[in-house]
Amino acid sequence: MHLVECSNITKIYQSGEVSVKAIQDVSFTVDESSFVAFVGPSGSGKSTLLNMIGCLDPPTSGTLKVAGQNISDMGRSRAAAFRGENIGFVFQDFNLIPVLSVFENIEYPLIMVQNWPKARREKQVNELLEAVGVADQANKFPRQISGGQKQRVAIARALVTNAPLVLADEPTANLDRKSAERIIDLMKKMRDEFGTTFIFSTHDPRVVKNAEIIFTLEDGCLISQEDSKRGNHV
Ligand SMILES: Nc1ncnc2c1ncn2[C@@H]1O[C@H](COP(=O)(O)OP(=O)(O)OP(=O)(O)O)[C@@H](O)[C@H]1O
Repeated sequence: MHLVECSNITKIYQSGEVSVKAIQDVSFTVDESSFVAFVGPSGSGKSTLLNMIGCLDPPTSGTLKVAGQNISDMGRSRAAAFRGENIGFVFQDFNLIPVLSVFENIEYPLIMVQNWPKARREKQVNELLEAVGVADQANKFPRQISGGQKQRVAIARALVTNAPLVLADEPTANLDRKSAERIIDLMKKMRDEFGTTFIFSTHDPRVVKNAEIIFTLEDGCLISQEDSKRGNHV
């Protein structure tokens, strides 16, 4: 089943007299449990596209469906609720909350978004701490752990609500090569274990080769799609 269906999406940013066509007539689908990279030069539209799939910003035109729901014209509050249920986010600068422990950072979406009871929350957080390999760091604060460990915590936080889709914008940009490879391996392992679809953007060729489907953007247009299972097409 398609988890993401993007049909003829265009995004135009308007500031005063100036308009920027950041995404131009882009169409693609992503199946459930996929491991997908968007690549392309700086300014090609990767973040814009991820923000639209993540219901953070609506397209100017076109239709975008995630998990069967048309998210192209959702209002802000419905979009926020939909995000909380269906989408996890991982960012290049980790975005952990400095005053919360590792455990509390992972637990946060379950309190803020889903209001799970305490015992259920603790079980879920402990499982994820184990799954991403930071159980021994649970009581530390973000400033006390390494970049690679921070990104593991961020991945656990993105997965904690059992969202079917995780969007990762340049998740390895602030990591050294070894940590970057480990983070990609971890995301793939999580995909295998939980069936989560991962869509990430990257500049990093070492990371790109690990993706199963690679979409290339240039000047806001989708110029190629390489699928290691089904061959290449444009
Ligand atoms: N909020 C905004 N207002 C106006 N223009 C924007 C806005 N956000 C992005 N753009 C423009 O849209 C285009 C696509 O930007 P986007 O950030 O999506 O590219 P990117 O591929 O993610 O780049 P990078 O790899 O550098 O992060 C660029 O020309 C950018 O300047």
